Amino acid sequence: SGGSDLLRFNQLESRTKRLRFSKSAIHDWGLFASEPIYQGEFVIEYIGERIRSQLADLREEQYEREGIGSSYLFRVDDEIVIDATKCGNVARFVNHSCEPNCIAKTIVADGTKRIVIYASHDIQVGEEVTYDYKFPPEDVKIPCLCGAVNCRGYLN
Ligand SMILES: Nc1ncnc2c1ncn2[C@@H]1O[C@H](CN(CC[C@H](N)C(=O)O)CC2CN(CCC(c3ccccc3)c3ccccc3)C2)[C@@H](O)[C@H]1O
Repeated sequence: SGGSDLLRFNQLESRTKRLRFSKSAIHDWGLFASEPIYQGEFVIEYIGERIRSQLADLREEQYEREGIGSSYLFRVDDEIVIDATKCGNVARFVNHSCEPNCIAKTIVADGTKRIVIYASHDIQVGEEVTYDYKFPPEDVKIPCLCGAVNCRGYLN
């Protein structure tokens, strides 16, 4: 019903007000906590255009050609990919860490699979929100700049 959706949206809005994007020591832009976030709490949903896997592959090539480099594509499962390049929220700015303070989970809500980022540790004000991208290994390696003690060295 309208009422509960509005309440949910406001809760979501107030939650996202406790996040801000800023320059990151890891890479370019990152997402930071502007209020304390506690272990287990919902942080943000990865919002964007839901597209099929085949279309995502085409867009990936297009973004590569346009020099956009790694894109804001987040694979949900074999069929669905979320593309936050043209429309999305600040979740697109979350960087990878080998010692992250969040985890990205796939949940089903309103009959659709969604990517939700939860805090796996307490997060202090000013701390960068990160999760493990869990990229599959590839031949062309991307050096990881997370700076964690146990950094794996590469994103993929
Ligand atoms: N631990 C790490 N170690 C090393 N590298 C890391 C780590 N974590 C994340 N990264 C890097 O961040 C990527 C993930 N990224 C997370 C956020 C990112 N920090 C950012 O600042 O956007 C989202 C993608 C970055 N891309 C930017 C496109 C942007 C653009 C294109 C050209 C020039 C400037 C900017 C663009 C802008 C408008 C429209 C379309 C594209 C999307 C990874 O694929 C990796 O390259």
